[in-house]
Amino acid sequence: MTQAPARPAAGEDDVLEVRGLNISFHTPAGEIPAVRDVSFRVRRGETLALVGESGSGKSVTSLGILRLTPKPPFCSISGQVLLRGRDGTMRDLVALPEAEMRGVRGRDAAMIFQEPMTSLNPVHRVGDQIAESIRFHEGLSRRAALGKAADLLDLVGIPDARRRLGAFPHEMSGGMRQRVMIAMALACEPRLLIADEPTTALDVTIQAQILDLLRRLQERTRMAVIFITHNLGVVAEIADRVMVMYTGRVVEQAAVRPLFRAPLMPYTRGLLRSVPRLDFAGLGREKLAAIPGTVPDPLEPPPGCSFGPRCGAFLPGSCDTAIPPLQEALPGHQVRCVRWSALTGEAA
Ligand SMILES: Nc1ncnc2c1ncn2[C@@H]1O[C@H](COP(=O)(O)OP(=O)(O)OP(=O)(O)O)[C@@H](O)[C@H]1O
Repeated sequence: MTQAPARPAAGEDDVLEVRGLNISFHTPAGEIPAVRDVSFRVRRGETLALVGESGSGKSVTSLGILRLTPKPPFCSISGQVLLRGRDGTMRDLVALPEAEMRGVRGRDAAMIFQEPMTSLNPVHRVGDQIAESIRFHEGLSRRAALGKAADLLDLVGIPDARRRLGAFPHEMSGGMRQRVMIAMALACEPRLLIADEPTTALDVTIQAQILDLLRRLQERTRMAVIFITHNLGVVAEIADRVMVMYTGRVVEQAAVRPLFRAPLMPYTRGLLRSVPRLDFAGLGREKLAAIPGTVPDPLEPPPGCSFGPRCGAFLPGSCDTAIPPLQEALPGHQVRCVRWSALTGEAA
């Protein structure tokens, strides 16, 4: 067994490299370490899926990348978030002054959320909302920005785009609103798109259409995508690589095929078992719930492996002595489990 090797410097194709990211909330009850020593990279044109049960740190990781977590003293963030800028250099967003971050959000990296109604302003026409972002980042005239907004609505498959510029969000269906959000996110051609459960609130047919749209847009723009989802059916559809999180830590990371075919971490196996097989094809929407037990209280973590108390392969004296390191178990396949080789019959 080998420890994950020191990561080489970012390659030319890397759009994002996160190194040793830690994010903690400081609450009256104590410190909640929501993200712990998380490292990963996403390349141009690649989709990385973040999966894990509720509370595992997926959303906080993605909000932390764009520095959208609460400010100190309520929340602290450390580590490096290296994002490739327009000039091709990697900049550490953790160290960037807030004024410069405003120029990064929406231009170099954009985000879409589950419920577009919370991100769209209900009192402004959708055309103006898209145009505003374009004007802020690109300094175009209102007229030129509205023209570009219409092209974007057309690109995301909204019929009669020019007329729809004048619509208010409540005049559109959920699927159309999500298309507007995608248009807004793509307005400045970001290198990185973070999608946090973007299809969960939509019905199955619309989900499939939005996933298809994202895939086509990604092929065209070669943007890097981080896709957060509870739905492993969606992961199988769209991801190149998968990062599994539990209690704020990465517990397994691999290309999508090996992860689905031969998951090494008992937690990942539990997640995969909890999805009805039919769901893989049908892109069902239910949450992952079938692993027995509950996620531990972050203020009272168990000793050793945080999945230990729920793990069928738990071995006293092995699993409860120290937090297992993230190991490069197989080439490109990392796992945080001291028992992975015994469980799979692989030579360590
Ligand atoms: N504003 C906050 N204040 C305190 N704790 C927070 C805050 N936001 C998130 N947390 C905690 O951080 C941890 C990670 O939460 P996060 O929302 O990232 O999980 P998640 O994996 O995205 O879950 P879900 O799938 O339900 O969105 C959880 O323990 C959560 O309770």
